[in-house]
Amino acid sequence: MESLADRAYLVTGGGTGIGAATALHLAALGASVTVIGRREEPLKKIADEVRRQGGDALAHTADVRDPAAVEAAVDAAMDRFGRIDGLVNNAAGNFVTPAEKLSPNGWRAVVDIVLNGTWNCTSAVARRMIETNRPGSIVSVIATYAWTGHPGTVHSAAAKAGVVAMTRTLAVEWARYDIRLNCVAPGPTETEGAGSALWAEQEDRDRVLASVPLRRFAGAAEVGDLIGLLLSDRAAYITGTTLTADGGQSLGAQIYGPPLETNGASPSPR
Ligand SMILES: CCC/C=C/C(=O)SCCNC(=O)CCNC(=O)[C@H](O)C(C)(C)COP(=O)([O-])OP(=O)([O-])OC[C@H]1O[C@@H](n2cnc3c(N)ncnc32)[C@H](O)[C@@H]1OP(=O)([O-])[O-]
Ligand SMILES: NC(=O)C1=CN([C@@H]2O[C@H](COP(=O)(O)OP(=O)(O)OC[C@H]3O[C@@H](n4cnc5c(N)ncnc54)[C@H](OP(=O)(O)O)[C@@H]3O)[C@@H](O)[C@H]2O)C=CC1
Repeated sequence: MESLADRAYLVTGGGTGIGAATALHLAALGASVTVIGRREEPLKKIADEVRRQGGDALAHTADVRDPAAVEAAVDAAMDRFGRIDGLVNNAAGNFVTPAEKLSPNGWRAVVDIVLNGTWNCTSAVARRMIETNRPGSIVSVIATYAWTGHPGTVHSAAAKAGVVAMTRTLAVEWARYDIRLNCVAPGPTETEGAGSALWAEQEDRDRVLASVPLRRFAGAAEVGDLIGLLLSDRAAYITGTTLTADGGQSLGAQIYGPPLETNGASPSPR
């Protein structure tokens, strides 16, 4: 595992789920982290946990939809740590609804958080990297339905696809500044946010699990580990890509023939 000592990262939505696991992972590798979100309490909890483990963290409230609030958060991170080496665009909003019932405001809420929020944070952080003449790495968390689409989440799927296009565009445009941009596409990952938005009932969980060839949810920590890999110098030649970690879900389930026999192996939890 590569040390990230002396590095400083920002993680949006860093108070819960995948964002919190990522912040803790980066801190465990020696990095300083600024966690950003709307609610102060979960952010403080993660920052306190980082400090308890001997690291340094800043909790800063901001709604990623608000460019001025994002600027203030990035300034606070620069003031505190003197540098920014990377950003994790993890904040998201989601709910399942038939597209024909989605209100203009429901569409706007999700697209604003996922697409505009990612742009607000990406542009604010990249400008600091360019001004201070430092290389950087930006990782955005998307979902595989960015390319497959998914009924019931038209707002999120469209916004995540926009994030992929943004990532590919900027990977080429900002390569001259040595700023790398990549995406991670996790499959169903055990978090409170996704659990309540997408698989609240046992039958929903069962249906989700049946769609994953590896037959388990991802752990937030294993997704955080992959985000850490893309941020680190081990990925120094990787830019403009999406790393998919979905247990095979986006490849599709068996359709033809009777169900294949298993040998009774059960998934190992992460
Ligand atoms: C593989 C899976 C991939 C997983 C991906 C993930 O992202 S998991 C991560 C999951 N984590 C999270 O999602 C965590 C963060 N999530 C959130 O903050 C909220 O869920 C949010 C996205 C609605 C934004 O909140 P906000 O305070 O900015 O907005 P607000 O409350 O004011 O609502 C705005 C509009 O949306 C409407 N609306 C809302 N719900 C529903 C619904 N179920 N049905 C229909 N409509 C709904 C609401 O009625 C209103 O429209 P209206 O009535 O004015 O026309
Ligand atoms: N869990 C899963 O199965 C999958 C998740 N993903 C992606 O992973 C990422 C993390 O999801 P997950 O950890 O599951 O979900 P969570 O709901 O736990 O995380 C979402 C985080 O985003 C923050 N957030 C939401 N809206 C805003 C906003 N407007 N401004 C700032 N922060 C905001 C929330 O904090 P607060 O409410 O305090 O602002 C929360 O900490 C998301 O991008 C999601 O789309 C992708 C595929 C699968």
